[in-house]
Formats: sequence, structure tokens, C-alpha cells
Amino acid sequence: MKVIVVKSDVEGGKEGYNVFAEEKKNGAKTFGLATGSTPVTTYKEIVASDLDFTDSVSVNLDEYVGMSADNEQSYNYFMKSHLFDYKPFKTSYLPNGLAEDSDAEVKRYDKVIDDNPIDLQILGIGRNGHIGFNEPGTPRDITTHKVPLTQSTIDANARFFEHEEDVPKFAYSMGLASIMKSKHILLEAFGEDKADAVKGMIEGPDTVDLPASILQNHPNVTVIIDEAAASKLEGKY
Ligand SMILES: N[C@@H]1[C@@H](O)[C@H](O)[C@@H](COP(=O)(O)O)O[C@@H]1O
Repeated sequence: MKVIVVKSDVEGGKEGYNVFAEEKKNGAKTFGLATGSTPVTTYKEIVASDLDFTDSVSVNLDEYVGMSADNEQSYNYFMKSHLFDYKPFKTSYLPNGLAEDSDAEVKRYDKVIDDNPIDLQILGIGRNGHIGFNEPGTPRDITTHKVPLTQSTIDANARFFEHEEDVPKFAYSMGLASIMKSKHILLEAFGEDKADAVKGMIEGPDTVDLPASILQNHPNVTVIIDEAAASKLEGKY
């Protein structure tokens, strides 16, 4: 893993942008994208740049089940408001939260990933080391799957919804095997509450209990972390 330690998430966004720009220059056509607060500074730098994605394809990591693309809490909406409205792609794929047949939706998304091999996949990381919605214990050979959200995720999301019953209980997520197929993986983490997960991912045992530790087995991973997220690392980076 190539580890880049930066002072802040803003500086991290500039480094993240550089990775996108370099990949684009080298001919990357398909970009795996993520939601959450972490990639926002990278998306801001991309929006402010002259990079053009109208010849590129994007494939997102995950989406809540039961949520329409125009719901402000959906990952579809997040991607539009943070990136796609400013930097449209030729085609953007996300799981369809409103799909009637979830087995068919999972299969459809697996085919999307197979048909559009990802050149660069950006990832955040959960405090427990999850990537996408692949929580601790998720089998490593899993591709796209429908995931029951953990109670802590449901509780954390409750503030965004008027009625508790509207809070999503499931998500569609790319699986660990799908993520590992990406040619280059860029994982970003900012803030002290990510320090344990970052330590486990980089220096800890390679274990299903910390899903991101699977990245130790990938040949081309770039990690961008701020000093707070790097604070528990023992090695020098
Ligand atoms: N499914 C998303 C992940 O893709 C994301 O990496 C993680 C961390 O979110 P944040 O970047 O807001 O810290 O949260 C969610 O669970």
C-alpha cells in the first residue's frame, strides 16, 4: 500500500484529485465512486478542475433499499449534488433502491461491474473497518449483495428522517470481491475516529473482522489519511 499522510481533509482532497487526474491521463475510463463525508473534498477539487468525464463511466458502491433516486437521503441524490450535476459522466450506474426484485437487482449490478471493469475505485472506511456496506464478518468472496444495516447505522441515519419507519433497513452494496477487482483502489480516511480502522487495515492482521484489511492483498492501493487518522500507526509513512 502506498500511504500518503496529509495535514487535513482539504489537503487530502487535493491529493485525491491528483490520483483521479493521473489515472485519467493514463487512460482510465471507469471510475468507482463512493458516498459519505470522506470523498467530498476530492469531489470538490474535481468539480473545481477542468477534468472532463463525459467520455467516462461511473459505478457507485452502494444505495439504500427502498429509496428513490430523488430522495435527498439517497446515494443517487448525493452523487448528483456533489459531482454529477457539475461533472456529468457518459453513463453513471448506481444500484436501484426501488427495484422490485432484489435478487434480479443484485444480478444486474454484478453484470454492470463485470461489463465495466473499474480502473480506479475511491473508498471511505467505517469506524469498524467496513468498506461499502461490507460489515465485519462479511465473506470475502461476496459480490453485490443486499445487506441488513446494523442497528448503529440505522440509529445514525434516524436524524435525517421524519418517521422512524422511513429509515432504511437494507442497502445494496458492491461486495468485497467486486471491490478487489478494481485495478487501483484509493482509500481515504480523515479524523481520529478512523484511527483504529486505519491501523487495522494497514498494520493489523488480515481478517474478515476488519473488512478493509482485505486491501493488504491488493497490488495497487493508495491510502490518503490525515495525521489524526494516522495517529495509531506504528510504521513511518
Ligand atoms: N456505506 C458508507 C461507506 O461507503 C462509507 O465509507 C462509511 C464512512 O462514512 P464517512 O465517509 O461519512 O465517514 O459510511 C457508510 O457506511
